[in-house]
Amino acid sequence: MNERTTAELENLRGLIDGVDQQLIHLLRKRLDLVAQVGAVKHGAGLPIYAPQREAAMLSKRRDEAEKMNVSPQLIEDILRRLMRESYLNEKDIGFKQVNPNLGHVVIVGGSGKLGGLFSQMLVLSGYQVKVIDKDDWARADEIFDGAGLVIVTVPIGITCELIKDKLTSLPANCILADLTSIKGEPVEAMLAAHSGPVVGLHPMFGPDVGSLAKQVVVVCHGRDSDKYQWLLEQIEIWGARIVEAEPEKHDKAMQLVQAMRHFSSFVYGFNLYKEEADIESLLQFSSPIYRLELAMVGRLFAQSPDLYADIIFAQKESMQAIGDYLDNYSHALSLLQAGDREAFVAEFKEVAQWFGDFAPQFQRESRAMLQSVNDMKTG
Ligand SMILES: C=C(O[C@@H]1C=C(C(=O)O)C=C[C@H]1O)C(=O)O
Repeated sequence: MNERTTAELENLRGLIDGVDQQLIHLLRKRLDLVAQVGAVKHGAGLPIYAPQREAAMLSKRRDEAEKMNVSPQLIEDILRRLMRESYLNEKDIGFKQVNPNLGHVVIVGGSGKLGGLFSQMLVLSGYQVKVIDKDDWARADEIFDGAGLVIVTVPIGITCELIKDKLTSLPANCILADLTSIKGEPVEAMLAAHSGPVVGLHPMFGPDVGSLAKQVVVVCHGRDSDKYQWLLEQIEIWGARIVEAEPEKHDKAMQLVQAMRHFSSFVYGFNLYKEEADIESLLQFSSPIYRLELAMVGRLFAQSPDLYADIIFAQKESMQAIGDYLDNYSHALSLLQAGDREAFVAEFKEVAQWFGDFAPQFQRESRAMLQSVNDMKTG
């Protein structure tokens, strides 16, 4: 680079730094305004997440951006990221308490991560929360006395037994709920153990979400839904969407959404290990989609094996789904072994047709994800 180029670059880079610094000031200003909106909403008992406002705002900003020759997608990406930051803000203010007259809440297994998250959300909403864990059962009578809501969140393998053995003499009007990732048997066990209101919940997210905004909680109704309607409203105030489901339908979906998904991730990792793959060099050669795939597989092994074993072993029926996968894998492999490219292409088309409009939709969604994976690269 000659001197002139260096000087020109330096000058321009100085101006860019200035613009970026202004951006920080603007961000600070936006965060302060969002905090004020948060306080107004908290006072009025409204959830922070306002999808209609977001849609209207995004649409206007996209139009304005386009007029100024700024990519609409760029402003949308930035605003969506900023809005994610806004949801976190709510954790500092707390949430409206929908049912101030409830007695205290007991979380059975509250020192678990998901139990901890629910405990935190309930406390932020003004409820008194007590936790009961393995070593506290000697004090159970005292802990449950006067409880308005009991939430069971212990490993799946011991959930039903615990409900049957330990939760048969709760206060009559107390709501009994669970957060287990299967719903059929736990809801049945709760209905058998307790004659008051019963509801099965399945939060479709892990404990590491920063906020519940836009997350899904599946609800399987048990008994006396009018008595726990407030709890569903409370969860919606936290920003989550309630999706009602029959326990059987939910459990069937989980065979694919959870058992199969995690099992195939496990095998993928197991296979890398057996092949003695060199992750470092794979990463060097990785395309964005491969990096994303490795991230999704690798994150499994940063977590508790028991958690995944629980999910995978939860339903006998998952074995069938996983076995079918193996059959389909073998079939596809046989096409490859036979060198039958034509049959492979024909089946590819058949599957593509079956995916229908979802295929292009998933392509669009993954494009954004792949771009952010690429943004994360530093070297
Ligand atoms: C700040 C608000 O709350 C949330 C955050 C928004 C934002 O960061 O712009 C927009 C809508 C809401 O989801 C609001 O309602 O205006």
